Amino acid sequence: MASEFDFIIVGGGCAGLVLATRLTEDPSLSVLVIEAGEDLTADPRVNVPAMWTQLQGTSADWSFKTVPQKELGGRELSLPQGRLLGGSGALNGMNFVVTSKANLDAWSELGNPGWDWESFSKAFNKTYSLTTPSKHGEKGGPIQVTIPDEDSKWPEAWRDTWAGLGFPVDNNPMSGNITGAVTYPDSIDPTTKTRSFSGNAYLPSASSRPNFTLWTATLVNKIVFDTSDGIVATGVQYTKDGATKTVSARKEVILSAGTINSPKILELSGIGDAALLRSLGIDVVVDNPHVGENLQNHPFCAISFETVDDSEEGYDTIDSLSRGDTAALGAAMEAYTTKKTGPFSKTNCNQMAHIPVPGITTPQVRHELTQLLESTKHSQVNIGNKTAPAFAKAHESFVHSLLNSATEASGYYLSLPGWAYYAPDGNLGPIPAGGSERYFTIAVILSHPLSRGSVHITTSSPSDPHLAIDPNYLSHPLDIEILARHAQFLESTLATSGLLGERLKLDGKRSPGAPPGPWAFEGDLDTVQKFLRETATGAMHYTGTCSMMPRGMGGVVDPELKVYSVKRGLRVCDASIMPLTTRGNPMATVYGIAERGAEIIKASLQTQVPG
Ligand SMILES: Cc1cc2nc3c(=O)[nH]c(=O)nc-3n(C[C@H](O)[C@H](O)[C@H](O)COP(=O)(O)OP(=O)(O)OC[C@H]3O[C@@H](n4cnc5c(N)ncnc54)[C@H](O)[C@@H]3O)c2cc1C
Repeated sequence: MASEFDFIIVGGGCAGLVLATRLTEDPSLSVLVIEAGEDLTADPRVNVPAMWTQLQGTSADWSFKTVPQKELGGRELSLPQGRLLGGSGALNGMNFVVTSKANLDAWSELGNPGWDWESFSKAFNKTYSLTTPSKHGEKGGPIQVTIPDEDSKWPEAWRDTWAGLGFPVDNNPMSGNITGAVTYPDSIDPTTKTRSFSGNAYLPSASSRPNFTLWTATLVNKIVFDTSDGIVATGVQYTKDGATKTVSARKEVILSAGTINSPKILELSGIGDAALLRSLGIDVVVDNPHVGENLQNHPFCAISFETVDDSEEGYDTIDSLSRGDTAALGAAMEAYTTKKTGPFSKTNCNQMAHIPVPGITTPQVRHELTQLLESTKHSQVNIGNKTAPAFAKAHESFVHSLLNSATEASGYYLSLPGWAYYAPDGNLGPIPAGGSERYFTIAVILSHPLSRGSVHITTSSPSDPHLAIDPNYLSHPLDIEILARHAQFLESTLATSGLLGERLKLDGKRSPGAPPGPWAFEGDLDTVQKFLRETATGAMHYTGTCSMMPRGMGGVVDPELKVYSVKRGLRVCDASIMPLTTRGNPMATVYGIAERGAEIIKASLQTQVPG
């Protein structure tokens, strides 16, 4: 086993394998990827879209848990993260969702030149090839993304309803400007109808090159530094098969271990809040209290509605499959294996909508919003006591600008023709046994939360799974107010309008805890807020713990992704560097970050003095 490489990438996930593929394009560079999990790229639980939830809770999942969430009735929520080749991209829900232009431009305005929408898009466009029902393989990047053929009437009902409510429904999913309904692609190969992710789309190119090395089932414990002339990262310490060793990096160590594990590795290596590190007996290399802070995630609520029980063709749901009905499973399997069609071949969840504050164009809601923004202005309560005032101000001003806009979204709506119930611990609960009803689920996600949390180590042991993960959901008073308005709109307006209103049973069964009738939320935001505190959970969209922004604002990395105060040899490149979370699901943006990161690293090699 070689003990020295030019680059060591920690984490073979979404970002790590993109970086490795791009860096090994230069045959003069040797690249090692160290991945804690196994290679399951041939496993059907990774590949068959309908099996995407099957790896959660297994050894391929870090299976984290949050600390009790004060604003959610003290609930602790499960927090899956992929521990396998391809990372969370190998077990995620495959929604390939592009973030907004406003979101990226706000990253740049924080003090990150080169990370505006225009520059980012150039890198992002290298990541994917888009296939739609009418066009094959547009663009040409390795990740195959597919808008599936529509084989039911639900997508039409979704669009019809939003159109009736006055929203555009023909949005281009790859554009950064979307208001209204949108059909997103799945990260699924259009030919094989299997998951397309960094583990099978990028990795094969890297693996075919002699300058690429991959170690799986190997845990990186910490980064090794030489501090004799400034702080220089020289390699990593790792454990494999019970033996702990060191491997050297001639040029750089790049952390791509994800939003939870990248700050963990930094802290274990002595980069973090000096007081915390000393209390755990860790030598301080860089005192930066912002490591592990600014954890952002989207809170959401989902309501499953029973559908009308006529048998009109085209309104079938996936509920018989969820109930394990043998005939339905057989037919779905047959369609998948012989024709690569049917419910096993797609996410069934790609009809979405990006919606501004409901009623924003009416004088009354404008007035209420103005008052709300004023009364919650500068709310620093419970939103991370280490947040730098300059960042708190910039974050608030960004979110306020979106909330005040009639075209920028604050709520992100997802739909699924079938039951989807998130239990109080955040895990998907089973469909009620015994019945034969069909359901349609609508979820709403708060796109731009102001609540910020943190993730920190609690011991100095790299193998200790107990981290203090606190997303601090709904701790900013504005978040619950805005999410409640969207949940109210979902329940009282969306679900009762247009073709959806015709298909959903007004007095039918609902998810546990959901209000018993279509108008239960009307005019009563307190009831909605109570419902959210009891039932809301977090999406799996963790970002921000090694934020890219000026050091004085709370940055951990600079715009070249270099860790502050480290003279040479250490960058972070993954979802953790996002200073402001994405408008929707983050995977597509993470792939873009990795392509942009690779460009930056390659450019820096041109200017490096040899030796
Ligand atoms: C259940 C679930 C569903 C999701 N659904 C969607 C979706 O539908 N659409 C979407 O856009 N996003 C979704 N996401 C989020 C998305 O998958 C992540 O944002 C994305 O994968 C983050 O990429 P990353 O490179 O930062 O981290 P990851 O892809 O998680 O990669 C990090 C890698 O580092 C490895 N690693 C960590 N620590 C160490 C260590 N000490 N030593 C060695 N290796 C280490 C991990 O094992 C992992 O393989 C979902 C996430 C989950 C968990």
